[in-house]
Amino acid sequence: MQAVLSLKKYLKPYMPFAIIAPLMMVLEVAMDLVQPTIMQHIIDNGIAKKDTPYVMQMFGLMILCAVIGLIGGAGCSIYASKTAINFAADIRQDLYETITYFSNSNKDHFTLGKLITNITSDVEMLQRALTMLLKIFVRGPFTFIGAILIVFLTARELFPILLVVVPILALSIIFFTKLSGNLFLKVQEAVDAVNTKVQENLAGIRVIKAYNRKSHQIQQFTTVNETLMKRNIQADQIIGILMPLTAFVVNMGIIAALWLGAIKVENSTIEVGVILAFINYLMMIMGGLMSSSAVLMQIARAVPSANRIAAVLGEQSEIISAEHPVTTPIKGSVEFDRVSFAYNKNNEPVLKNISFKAEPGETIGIIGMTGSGKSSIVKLIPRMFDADQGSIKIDGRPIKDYDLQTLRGAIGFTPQKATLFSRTIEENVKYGNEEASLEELIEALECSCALEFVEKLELREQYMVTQGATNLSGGQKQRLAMARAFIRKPAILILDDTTSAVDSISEKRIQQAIEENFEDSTKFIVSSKISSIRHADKILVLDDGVVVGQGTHKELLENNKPYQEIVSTQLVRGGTLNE
Ligand SMILES: Nc1ncnc2c1ncn2[C@@H]1O[C@H](COP(=O)(O)OP(=O)(O)OP(=O)(O)O)[C@@H](O)[C@H]1O
Repeated sequence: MQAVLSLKKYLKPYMPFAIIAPLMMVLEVAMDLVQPTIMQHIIDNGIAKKDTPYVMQMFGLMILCAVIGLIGGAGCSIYASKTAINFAADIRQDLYETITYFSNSNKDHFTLGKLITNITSDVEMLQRALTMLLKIFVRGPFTFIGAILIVFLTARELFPILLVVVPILALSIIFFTKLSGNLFLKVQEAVDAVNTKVQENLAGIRVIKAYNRKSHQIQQFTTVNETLMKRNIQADQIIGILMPLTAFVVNMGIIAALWLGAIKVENSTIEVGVILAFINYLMMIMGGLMSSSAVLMQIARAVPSANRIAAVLGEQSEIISAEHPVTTPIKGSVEFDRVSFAYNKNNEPVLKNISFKAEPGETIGIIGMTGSGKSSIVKLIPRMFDADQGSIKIDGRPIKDYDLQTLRGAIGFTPQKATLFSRTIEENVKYGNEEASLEELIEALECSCALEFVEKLELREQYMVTQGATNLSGGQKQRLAMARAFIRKPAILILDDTTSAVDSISEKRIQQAIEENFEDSTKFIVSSKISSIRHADKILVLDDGVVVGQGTHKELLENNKPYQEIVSTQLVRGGTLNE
């Protein structure tokens, strides 16, 4: 419940609408409630006494009430929708922004599928619940109480029937609402499972085809789909039983009213119009109870969604900017002093006691076996994660003294997996620097050896990259991702295994271009290939999160066993060491 309450701040700007909507609904319900009484008067005082002017007068009143009711109902719908749609849009926006500012460790707390469901169906669920709450929640209880009150005041002879019918109706509705609430929760979980499966299968469609696992995946999907179907049927059946059951109870009430009414009419203690009005009010009472239960059911379904939304919105970013940040521009010296880091604080650190220093303009090569911690080291520089122990300094100042935007603005980071957006090549590269000119764009493309293939495309820089960049090769993607970092002309350039899919001739040209164009930048080159880092001013050799060697290629070749081993395996494989 705490979670639901934490979302009420999103309702605040729309509070006037949220108040007007139920008020308009009160108007509609009030008009609905007077209709059977008017009808009763028409029958008993107009038709029975053949008083045509009175009947006409009452008809006029009925039409007036109907029009006022119509205005109330329409107004309620408009304001309720306005409130709920704006409320949902604000939450969606906030969720998106929160997720965008998530640190990597924040992201690790949620799966991608869950975050997408959060922004789409969870918000939709809240919107629907709020609309119903504003539209029907007032209607249900107000109709219910109003109708009982009117029967008590105007048809007391028939009131005992309500004393039997209403508790039976209320109890059966409460019972079924509770039951279906639990079932709908299970339906929601099954929908989540279907969504996750679809996402997983679509993302991995190529692997599925390559490994001929289509029937296996279809089988898995069938299982989750069948679970969803079964749960939906169960939930629907409950609703299906509730409807005829309540109708049966109401019908029994009507029969009782007619029977009791007939006796009373014979004794002249009641008039026919009163019986008809009573039947109408009985139907209203049933409608009021049913609509209240529908709202309660919708709210019960929206609570888990609200909890999930509140969990994402309440996720505290662990990586925040300094309150009084350093304002001097970053030159690029980077120093690690006994740095240790673990992704999961309960597990062993993936980086242990790392120390090194990089001066502005230097190139640092990082090499080691798969999983030795190479990427983890460079991820600490733009503060994608914060170190647990030790210190990282930039230009002699602790990294946490910088404003995050300043820090990251000074870094050109190309991650291991080249991520491109479904935009033009120009937009993708300029993502690194929106202010860059066309010359700078060409320069960056040339530097990453991307220009040679971009020039061959019909639309050149305006070529549209498809979703997931499926219309580009692995090497082309890596080149564009590097161009994005180059166009920044950053003080610190980080290339995390960015040439794994680039041919060796192009790689050499890229290395040369980096040396020429980024002379003053501090460069971090992560690779498992000796050829990519051998010219570095300093090479860090990593093994299981520990720096086991540090020096130039020549020095390490002379005195570092792990490095010698890497070199020898790559020589054996016919590597490109002796160019
Ligand atoms: N987001 C993460 N959450 C938990 N553990 C992680 C995460 N990223 C990496 N690791 C773990 O940290 C260790 C070091 O990973 P890292 O990516 O730094 O290695 P690497 O040397 O760059 O490997 P590779 O050459 O395969 O890219 C590995 O054991 C890996 O499983």
